[in-house]
Amino acid sequence: MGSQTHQPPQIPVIDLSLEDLKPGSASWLPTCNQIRHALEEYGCFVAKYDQLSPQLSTKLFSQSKDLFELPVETKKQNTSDEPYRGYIGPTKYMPLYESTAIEKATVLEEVHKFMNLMWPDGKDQFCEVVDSYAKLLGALNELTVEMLFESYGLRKHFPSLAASNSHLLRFLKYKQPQDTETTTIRFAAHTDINFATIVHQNDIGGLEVQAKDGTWISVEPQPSHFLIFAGQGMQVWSNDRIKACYHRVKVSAGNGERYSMGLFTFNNGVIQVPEELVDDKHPLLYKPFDSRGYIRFYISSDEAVKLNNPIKAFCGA
Ligand SMILES: O=C(O)CCC(=O)C(=O)O
Ligand SMILES: [Fe+2]
Repeated sequence: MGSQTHQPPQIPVIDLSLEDLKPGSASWLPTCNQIRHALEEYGCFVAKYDQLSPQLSTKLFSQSKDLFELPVETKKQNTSDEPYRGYIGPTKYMPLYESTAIEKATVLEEVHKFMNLMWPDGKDQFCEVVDSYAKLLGALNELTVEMLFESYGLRKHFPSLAASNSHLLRFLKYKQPQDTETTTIRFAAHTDINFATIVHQNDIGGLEVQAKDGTWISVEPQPSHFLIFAGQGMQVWSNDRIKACYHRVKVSAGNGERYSMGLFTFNNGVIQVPEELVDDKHPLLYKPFDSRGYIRFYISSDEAVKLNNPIKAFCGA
C-alpha cells in the first residue's frame, strides 16, 4: 500500500509573454483554453507577463512608497464622487491598511492630474513610470478577456465590451503589526464587484484565494507574476460558468510593510449574457446587468452587503 500525499491545489501559471500570442498563431487557441479552464476552475490565474519588466516594477513600488509617505492631509485630497475610488485611510476594522487610486489610469492626463494633486511642484518620474505601468496592465487585462471570449467562440463580442471599460489603478499598503501577534487577516475574504482585477504584490506576499473545496491557497509574489481575478461582472457575463474569486490578505508581524497594486477593470455599460452561453445545462441566470447601477445598489444599501448573493438580488433572471 503506497502512502498518499495530499498536494494542496495550485493556481495555474499561464505564460502571456509569448511574442506570437495573436489570433491564428500556434499558441493562441491552446492559451485561450488554458485561461478559460483556469477561470472556470479557480476564478483566477497567475499571468507570467515579461512585458512588464522587473525594473519597471521596482520603479513603480518606489513611487508607491513615496506616495504613502506624503502627509495624510495631502493624501486625503484624492477624493471621488463615487465610493471607494479615492484615498482610504486606516479604519477601526482595517487599522494597518491604506490605499489610494487613480481613475482612468491608462489615460496619461489622469495620471498627471493625480500627480499635480499630490505633488503640486511635480514629482520626478512619477508620470512616466505610472503611465507605462498602467498601460501595460490595461493591455494585460484586455488580452486576457479577449482570449477568454475567444475560447468560448465569442471574440466578436470583445470590442464592444472593451469600448466601455475603464481602469482604476489602486496603490495599497499594509503596515506591519506592532505587537507579536501571529499572522492575521488584514483584508477580509471578498469578491470584487468589477469585471476583472489584476493584483501585483511587491516582495511580501499575503494574498490568498479560495479554491472550490474551500481551502485557501497562498499566492507568492514574483516580479513578473500578476494574479488575474474574475469579478462579479465576469460571473454575470459567463452565466456562472466562471465564479467571482474569493480572496483575502494576511499579514504577519516581522515581515515588514506590504505593498501591492490592483488594476480594477470596470465595465461602464450594460453586460448581457451572450445567447451562446445559455443552453439546457446553463439556463439564463441574469437579466442585462448595469454595472454602475449595481455598484450604487451594492454600496448604498446596508442590506445588499449582507445578502448572501447580492448580484442575484440585483439582476437575477
Ligand atoms: O492588497 C491586495 O493585495 C489585494 C486587495 C484587494 O483584494 C482589493 O482591494 O480588492
Ligand atoms: Fe479584492
